[in-house]
Amino acid sequence: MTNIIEVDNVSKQFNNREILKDVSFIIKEGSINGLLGPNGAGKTTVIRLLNGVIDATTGQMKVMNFDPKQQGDEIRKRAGIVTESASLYHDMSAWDNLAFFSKLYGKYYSNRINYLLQQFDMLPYKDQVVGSFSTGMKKRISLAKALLHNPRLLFLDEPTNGLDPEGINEVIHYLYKVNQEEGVTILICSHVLHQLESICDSYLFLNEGRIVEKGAKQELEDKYLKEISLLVETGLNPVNSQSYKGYPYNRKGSNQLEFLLASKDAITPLLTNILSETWVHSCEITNRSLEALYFNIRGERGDE
Ligand SMILES: Nc1ncnc2c1ncn2[C@@H]1O[C@H](COP(=O)(O)OP(=O)(O)OP(=O)(O)O)[C@@H](O)[C@H]1O
Repeated sequence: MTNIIEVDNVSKQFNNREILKDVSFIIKEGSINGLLGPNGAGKTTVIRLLNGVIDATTGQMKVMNFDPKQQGDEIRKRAGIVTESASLYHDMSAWDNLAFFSKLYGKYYSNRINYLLQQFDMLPYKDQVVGSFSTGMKKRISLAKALLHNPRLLFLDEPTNGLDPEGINEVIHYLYKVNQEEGVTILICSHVLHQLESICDSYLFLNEGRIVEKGAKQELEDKYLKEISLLVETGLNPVNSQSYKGYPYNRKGSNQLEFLLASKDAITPLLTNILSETWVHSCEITNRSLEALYFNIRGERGDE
């Protein structure tokens, strides 16, 4: 896979305040990437730099082999962006909005509009005014708008803000579909980590303007998950209140025990032991989520 984005030692100052410091990362073509960090970390600033909307104070960037400083227009021709505000005309229909923006981009193809409306399950609503849509439906039209010109790269700034859990799942599903069917590389900024877990190939963690960690989930798990918390719903009632056959545990409820294990390899022998004595209805690793990893990363670096 080739690098579609290369960022090398980029810093950005606003009014002598350093907002981004020595930021370096690469993004592979065709991948889905999460740029994660708390409010004010600098995520939107990274996207604005990559699109050539603002210039880096120092450092080098290449986006689709173009330099955002000199060739922002070339990048914007080949990239789509979905920001928090939908930027749609509420008194115009879904179809008219998409037709208007595609003419504005100089790329009006009714087939493309039709295809995108179909992809996002919005074809039945094409003649309804956008103002009558739910937040989730507006988000789908914003996605279609960002993809009108067949971009190679899609930037999304907090795409799930304001959506209910069902709406969030929908957006995640449609983003995955776009990536799979059109091969679009995706960079998603978010401060809500668990929503991205099912689709991201790779993560960048930004905190106070610095990349504090990056990598694929497996790499991050290998690095940070030193202990497994296993929540077991079971009828087991160990005599010892702190450990069962050498496995330390905490009681979480009348039928719930949380075991602390050195690695996943300990799960099978533990469950075999329990099952030889009593029932087990469920078991779940509770500290392998992205959220848990994120707090491990922040905690380990003393950022909390
Ligand atoms: N044009 C600007 N002039 C001065 N300061 C700015 C400008 N743009 C951003 N900042 C500051 O840069 C910091 C990072 O902002 P940015 O919007 O990139 O963060 P973010 O991670 O996207 O946050 P959020 O999750 O709240 O959107 C903030 O402290 C913000 O006030």
